[in-house]
Amino acid sequence: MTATVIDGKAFAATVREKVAGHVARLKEEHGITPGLAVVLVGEDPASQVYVRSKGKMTVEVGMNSWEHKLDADTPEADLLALIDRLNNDPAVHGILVQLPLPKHLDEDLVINAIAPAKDVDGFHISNVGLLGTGQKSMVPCTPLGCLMMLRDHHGSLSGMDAVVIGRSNIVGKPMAQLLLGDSCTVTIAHSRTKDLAEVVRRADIVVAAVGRPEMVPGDWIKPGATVIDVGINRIDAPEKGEGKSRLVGDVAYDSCAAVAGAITPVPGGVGPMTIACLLANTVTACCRANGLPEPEGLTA
Ligand SMILES: Nc1nc(=O)c2c([nH]1)NC[C@@H]1CN(c3ccc(C(=O)N[C@@H](CCC(=O)O)C(=O)O)cc3)C=[N+]21
Repeated sequence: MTATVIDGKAFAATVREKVAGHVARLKEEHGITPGLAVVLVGEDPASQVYVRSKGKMTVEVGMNSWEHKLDADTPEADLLALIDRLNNDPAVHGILVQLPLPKHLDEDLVINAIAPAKDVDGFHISNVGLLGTGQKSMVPCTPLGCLMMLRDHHGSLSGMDAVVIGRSNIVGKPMAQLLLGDSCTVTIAHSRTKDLAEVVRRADIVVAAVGRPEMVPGDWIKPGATVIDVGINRIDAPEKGEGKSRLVGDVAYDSCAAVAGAITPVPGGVGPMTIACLLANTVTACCRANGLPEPEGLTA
């Protein structure tokens, strides 16, 4: 069997089109322009690339975009003061503080200083608790993007066996909650899981989110299973020339694609959906802030 490739790049473009439609309607009918503020502390080159790309796409769908760039040695109090200002600015509907933060800053403290209703990453403890109890929340972008692709491919996920590899607060745990919400039987596997291969072999849905290049080989995959690869790992690619690198996922793509029913590529899979869902969450936050109905097709 050769897997269907789930084209996250194309799917993300359709999500952004939907977002742009909602933004246009908010402007025309209500005179409201959704706005996203992104805060970047320090000069991590990869983070700078993501932040630029987020800003560009935010503007493309017609929303307001603000980038706040702070020095790497910014005191915590200054960052908290900025967040407080953004929390109280009615033009700002979404706030994203780019992670990871420099070591001297307490990530939990900073994230929990964001007003939950503006927490478009869905990392605030209130949103985590709301998601875990099945209440309306802001849902983390990467798991939301994965869920959208899975629902699109399968229709209903009810009763499917799902294995999430990775237990991070950003991907693994919220992904498990969303799959449970869609009535999957969910296993969360991680570095201490005994006989990971056997656990993964039971799965109809495998979500790999560990950050280890190509760690899931094809012979772990049940024939016909759907494989969602969240990993984005840059590895050396001497075959492309000296000093060159390339992106690979957490699954060994070729061997997994040979047995899976469907698979997301890296790049062009989960990554673009993450940014599209950030824009979707910003529209959702804007609608909620204004007492307007939720945008259809953009929420969990
Ligand atoms: N508060 C916070 N929220 C985040 O959502 C967040 C963050 N911090 N810190 C960094 C990570 C990383 N991240 C990515 C988003 C899109 C791509 C993406 O679109 N990747 C392209 C390829 C990009 C390339 O070519 O380098 C793809 O997979 O096709 C990647 C990575 C969001 N993050």
